Amino acid sequence: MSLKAIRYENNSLEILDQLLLPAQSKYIQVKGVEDGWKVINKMQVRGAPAIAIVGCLSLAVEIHNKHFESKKELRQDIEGKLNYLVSSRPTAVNMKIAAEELIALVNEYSKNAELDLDTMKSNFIQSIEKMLEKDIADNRAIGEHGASKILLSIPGDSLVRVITHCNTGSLATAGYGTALGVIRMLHNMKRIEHVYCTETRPYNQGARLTAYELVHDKIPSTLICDSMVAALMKHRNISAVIVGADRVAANGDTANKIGTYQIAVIAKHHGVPFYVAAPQTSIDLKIISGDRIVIEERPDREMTHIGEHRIAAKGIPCWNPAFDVTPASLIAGIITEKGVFKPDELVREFAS
Ligand SMILES: CSC[C@@H](O)[C@@H](O)C(=O)COP(=O)(O)O
Repeated sequence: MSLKAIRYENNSLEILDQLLLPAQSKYIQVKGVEDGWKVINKMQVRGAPAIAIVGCLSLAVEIHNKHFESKKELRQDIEGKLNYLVSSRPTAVNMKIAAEELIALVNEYSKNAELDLDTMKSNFIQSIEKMLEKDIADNRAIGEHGASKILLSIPGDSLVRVITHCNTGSLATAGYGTALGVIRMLHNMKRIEHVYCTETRPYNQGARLTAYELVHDKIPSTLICDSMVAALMKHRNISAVIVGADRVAANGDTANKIGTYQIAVIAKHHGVPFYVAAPQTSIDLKIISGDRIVIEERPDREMTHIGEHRIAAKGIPCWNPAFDVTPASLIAGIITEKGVFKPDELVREFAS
């Protein structure tokens, strides 16, 4: 089974179909923006950083194979396609931030009289390709900062026990992972005693994907149901909770996988520090608080069925928000590639 969510080589893009994991490892070819939009919307690829990278690479593949008459036509095509990709899933901000940056870049290129059409196209494609390498480097930096921060509050060289939720690993990013990157780093430093990963209903990213990554890396770990977090914190001495983020508002309120908020409330009750690990590309300073974050609601079927098998009574209506917002007051620190910050330090640190 592969841990590589995104394969990109010679202008060809394939993604690992995460709907089939862990039973099957099957790659699907993404031939352009329409395919990119569909694989993101259907959650065949998921996780905020991976969504942005696959969306942008689907555009790179499409424009590589397409003929444009003028720089203006290329610029207009790119802008329209990027805006379309942003609509594929609303909560994670990474695709929106990438689209804004790339639109600014292509506007700059189109005004630059020294750049001809072909150079503009190849420079643009190269800037998308760099996202893959940058994401892995950022994740490693997140891992280092997060591990150091968590170890600061651990006496001597004792080991840590952490809880994580959803999947934030190699499958949700270009590689290594954010919250799971911190866990990987702690494991490399031989400082992990145990990781508890939640099942993450209704879509089971924890049971299917995080559990797979933990077993693959031989990290001592146990799967728990989402409803077991309070009991676990009462009975085991948990050192920290580490989760990822889909969007962090300017005040530090954080949207992440549904169930994150209740874990933060439980952590507060038990005095366990609750950390969010996220790259700068998940921080949305344009949104002042979490109340403004649009929460995606997904089809009832994700709750009523597992695969083809119905597990809920026929006829019962469902409410299926894919994310919730954890208030900044419950967050001990936001672990980024630039360091670990308190929620109220984000604007000072990241406003350009
Ligand atoms: C590094 S991934 C961070 C988040 O995107 C992750 O925690 C999460 O909530 C993923 O949700 P998903 O619905 O699977 O895309």
